[in-house]
Amino acid sequence: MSVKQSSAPMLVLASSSPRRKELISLLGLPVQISPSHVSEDTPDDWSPLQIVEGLSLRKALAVKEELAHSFDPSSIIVGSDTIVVLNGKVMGKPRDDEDAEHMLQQLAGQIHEVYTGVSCIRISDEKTVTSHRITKVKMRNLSPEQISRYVATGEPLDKAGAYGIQEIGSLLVESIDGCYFNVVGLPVSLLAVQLEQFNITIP
Ligand SMILES: Cc1cn([C@H]2C[C@H](O)[C@@H](COP(=O)(O)OP(=O)(O)OP(=O)(O)O)O2)c(=O)[nH]c1=O
Repeated sequence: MSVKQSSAPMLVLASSSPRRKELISLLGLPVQISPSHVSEDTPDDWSPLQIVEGLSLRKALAVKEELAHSFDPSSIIVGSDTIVVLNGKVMGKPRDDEDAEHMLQQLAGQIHEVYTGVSCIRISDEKTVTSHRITKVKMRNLSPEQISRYVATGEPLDKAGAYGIQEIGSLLVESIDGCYFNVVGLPVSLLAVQLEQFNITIP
């Protein structure tokens, strides 16, 4: 893939998510991974939009503050955060299997929204761009036994809303309206639009 820049800047992905690592590679830019270790606690009165934008920024800022000196100043740090929202109720990653079952019982047969926030910070001048995307997901009706069997796969524990659309969780999803990659945790076309603000055009 060609990128309209003489030397492509490095992207620093502030994430421990293997899905985000795989998705960011689609941009064809050099990438380094540098997980952030921030609290994901947010004030009770934050909206879903404030949560995902605020946490994506918190993740990117934490890496900038800790490690900016280790990267070329032209590098851009990318942070991201994903939540599931059912009728205004926010679901992050489940605490344990019981919590996962509870989340899936609520989501089964319903339409929910997946919000992902993405923040980019350029190290040299701290130019920052933050935005988010929303995808609607309709989940199938599921029996308690189906939910228990899915939770027993271990797949839900590191995923918002206790399912992974890109894995066995694909079998739980009836339809989606919006960006698939947003559900998986990194809306790559939104990131490409954000990078245009740093004069990086892809493709
Ligand atoms: C709904 C859904 C979420 N997810 C994942 C995306 C995110 O990785 C995760 C939500 O947790 P996040 O806190 O957004 O991310 P993370 O803890 O995995 O990684 P990091 O903070 O280090 O970047 O849920 C899926 O993989 N598939 C899905 O279908």
